[in-house]
Amino acid sequence: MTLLQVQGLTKSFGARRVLRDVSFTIDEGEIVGLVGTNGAGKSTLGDVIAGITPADAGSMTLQGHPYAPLSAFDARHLGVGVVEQLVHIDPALTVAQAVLRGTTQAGLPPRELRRQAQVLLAEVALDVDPDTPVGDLPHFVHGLVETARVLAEDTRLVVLDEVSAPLLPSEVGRLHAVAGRLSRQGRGVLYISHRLPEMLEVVDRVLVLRDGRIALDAPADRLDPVRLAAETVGEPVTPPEPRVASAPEPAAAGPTAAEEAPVRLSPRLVPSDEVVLRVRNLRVPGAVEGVDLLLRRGEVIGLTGHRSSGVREIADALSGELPAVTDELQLFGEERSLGSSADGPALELPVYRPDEDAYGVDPGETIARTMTQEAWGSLSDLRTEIARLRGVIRTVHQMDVKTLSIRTVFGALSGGDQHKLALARWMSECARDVVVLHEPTRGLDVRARRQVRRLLDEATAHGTSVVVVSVDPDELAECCDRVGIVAGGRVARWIDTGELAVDAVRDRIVEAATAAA
Ligand SMILES: Nc1ncnc2c1ncn2[C@@H]1O[C@H](COP(=O)(O)OP(=O)(O)OP(=O)(O)O)[C@@H](O)[C@H]1O
Repeated sequence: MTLLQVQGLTKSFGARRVLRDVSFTIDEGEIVGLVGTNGAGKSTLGDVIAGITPADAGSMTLQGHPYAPLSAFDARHLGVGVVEQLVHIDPALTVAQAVLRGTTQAGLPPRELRRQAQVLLAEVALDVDPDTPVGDLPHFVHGLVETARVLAEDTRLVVLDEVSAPLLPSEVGRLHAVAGRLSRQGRGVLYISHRLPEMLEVVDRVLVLRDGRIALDAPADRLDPVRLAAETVGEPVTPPEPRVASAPEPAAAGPTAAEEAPVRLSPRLVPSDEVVLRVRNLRVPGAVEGVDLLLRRGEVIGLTGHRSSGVREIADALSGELPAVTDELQLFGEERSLGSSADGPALELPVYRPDEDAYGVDPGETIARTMTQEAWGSLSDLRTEIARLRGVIRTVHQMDVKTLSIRTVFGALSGGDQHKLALARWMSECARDVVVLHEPTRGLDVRARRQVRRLLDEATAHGTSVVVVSVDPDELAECCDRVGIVAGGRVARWIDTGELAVDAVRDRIVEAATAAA
């Protein structure tokens, strides 16, 4: 039986037409995937269904009754809940208060509140103390707390907007178990994701949103990730090439990534032999028990592992955010310290995180200003300004950002488009030695992932060496030359991405990570 019927939805933001005559249905007990490029309008569609954004035209029914929510609160009351992509929960709330906020149970005595929250947290397989302040939780957990909150209400339809993006494969498996349970209870799920192989494992049907319209509405068992990626971008997609370890150019300094000419990558060049970072016996009390790392010039190494494996702590020690000790630490052959010893200047590698405080940019500032922020004060003549703005337009174009103008405010871009530009800006600004990137392709569509790969290939061709920390096996397989599987505070195994196809590397990573856990 039809749960939700959507008919002729249309939505524009100013001159930008985002949804054009969108129609589809979701049946009771059905899990429907929604995919599309960054900026295609997936969140906008989810927000219209969840009462957050009003449509310009069109209508909906829920269980056969007219459904026109006036607000998110109204939608929840009528049985539709959403876990938003960029969820923000008041950090001062406890987890129990966060899970039951806005529900009829919110006013329960603390002990009962805790008990009920615990049941819901168990449903989403989240093992946290309900008394923990939300501010103490890692960001990836917020989506699961929100999912537990949606379950607290008698929700008929749940919109999950990229909840899986920051999760490990095993955690995604648990999220899928929740979706399966909702389906067996006769509830509907609209599942938005860019992680196509995993999404196809759980959904019954897939909707592709392209150019504001439903371009495909097909059963999941008739699709595979490559075909679905092609449907998403509207053109054939070849599987990603294994990364070519391109020999870096001798000169370290170069123009900014946004301004330089494209780098032609020769096939399978030998990586540079020059070791830029040498770490021996890295220890972080209670987390890392002896890790050796060797990073060559122009090389990209990946690190992955379960939450308690020590992988985050390795990265945080390298960036100077966590106190740590080593037996040997050299950057370009010079002794460095990790802050607590006097063996040389601190290492403090620059680090990029996709979820960090809205990328440290003012969301009300224009794209042009955001991308040229550092240079703004130093502009001295019109010619320089023109060159800079051309650079911004080129980056926006190359990164396929969906906007009509570089005068659009940054905060009005889709989540993925904000991430792409923030990463491009960060890569062009930071020193070109050794950098740490957390999940550089999180929340990006297939084309944007290639663009980030190109950004990495360009940077490494100019001599940058990169440590990628990630939960996503596809991202590691696409971006890295070698991947370290971390378990029990050590690197249990290195996987060379070498001559293998990307999906074979992905399978190896998943297999090794599962075995090591
Ligand atoms: N409040 C707003 N004001 C102006 N434009 C907006 C607003 N919200 C969304 N948009 C625009 O609508 C378009 C669709 O955005 P939306 O967030 O729905 O995309 P998406 O498919 O969810 O993308 P992503 O995969 O990157 O999350 C984008 O071009 C975005 O810039």
